Amino acid sequence: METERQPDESAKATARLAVTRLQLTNFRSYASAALNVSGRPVVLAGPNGAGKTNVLDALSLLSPGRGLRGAKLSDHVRRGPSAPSEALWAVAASVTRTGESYDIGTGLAVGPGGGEKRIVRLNGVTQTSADLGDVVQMTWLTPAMDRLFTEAASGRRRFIDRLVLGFDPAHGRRALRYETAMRERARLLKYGPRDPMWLDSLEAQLAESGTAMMAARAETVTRLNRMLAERGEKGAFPCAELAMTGDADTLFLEYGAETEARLKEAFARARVIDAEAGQTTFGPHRSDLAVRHTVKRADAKECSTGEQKALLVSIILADAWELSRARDGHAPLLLLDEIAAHLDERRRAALFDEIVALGAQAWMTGTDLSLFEHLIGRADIFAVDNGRFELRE
Ligand SMILES: Nc1ncnc2c1ncn2[C@@H]1O[C@H](COP(=O)(O)OP(=O)(O)OP(=O)(O)O)[C@@H](O)[C@H]1O
Repeated sequence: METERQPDESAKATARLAVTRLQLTNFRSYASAALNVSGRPVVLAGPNGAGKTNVLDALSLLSPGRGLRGAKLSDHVRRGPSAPSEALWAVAASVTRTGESYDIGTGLAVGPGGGEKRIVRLNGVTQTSADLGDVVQMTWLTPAMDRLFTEAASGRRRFIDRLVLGFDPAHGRRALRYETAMRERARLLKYGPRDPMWLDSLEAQLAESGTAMMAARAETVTRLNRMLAERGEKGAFPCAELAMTGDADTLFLEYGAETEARLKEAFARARVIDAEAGQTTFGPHRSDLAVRHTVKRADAKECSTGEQKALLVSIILADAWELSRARDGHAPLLLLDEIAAHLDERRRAALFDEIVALGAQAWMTGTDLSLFEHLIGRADIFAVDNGRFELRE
């Protein structure tokens, strides 16, 4: 199934960073589908189960990481009675960045040993998923994130790390190095040999990448706080203040450039405790993101559901403005699943106006077309049903 959309005549309405074509093969509910869009914001409206979130999920795989559902690679394979025998899926996209075109392809492949792995091709050349961060910056809001402020810190870390990636694509590679060293150290502490030199070298790697991770997070938090303060309470969305918290972050605040050496000492001191606990008890993998509603002087977790959603939108918009400023007017792609839920009409209109003003290609989903009336003439609006896209505007 294919839906055509001619490129928009007005360069102004087209985002500087945009997906113009998306093709799904054997991906979740889609056997095969293609969607061509103009580069303006995109609305996908349709009933529950129509396949809207699956499209956003596919788009999210055009950036580093496991996508907006955080799913395993094999979860994306289309299941059901007519599913093909080979358990593979593919997502292909054409992306434009200020007139330059990129072809991105990603999918699940079976390696020579039978193991599954994600393959990524950028303009036909095999790359790692971390490399995608150099081309496509994106952030997302999903209904699952409505509980971001009340649930475990891991969700908030993933959230801030995605924002960091926009400014600093190397953040993903650093986090991977950190996790690899952490796993290896935990294995040594559990099964041995507890070779001090081997542990020393792993802890040096942990301290180096861990310090760089904290520095990158701190830098992003500073940028976001500056932009949030600049935006103030002018718009329909509240001002927020962000801070990284945790033992390692306290060390970073106190010691700045000397953090790496301190962190290395802390890891060495924690060997016995970590061996007993069966986990690394100290480090930036345990940091948390604290968010305050500035005017209410309340922690985000004490705010109402609607206020929490509005705080998240504030942060996402501040991030998009700051990123656009830092990257020569390239606002990130915004994947906004069920965005209309919890936002009243005034806030919905304000959000849509701001997306258009940003020149961001936001992909928005909702169950009802009428929620997006304010975007008529300014977005590609599709009705989605049973995996079919029908262009309405
Ligand atoms: N791996 C898969 N194989 C086949 N179908 C899948 C797979 N994963 C999800 N689905 C199905 O895809 C359908 C569409 O899901 P999706 O989350 O995209 O719906 P949606 O349009 O966003 O709905 P809602 O408005 O309820 O959020 C669902 O019926 C879901 O069960």
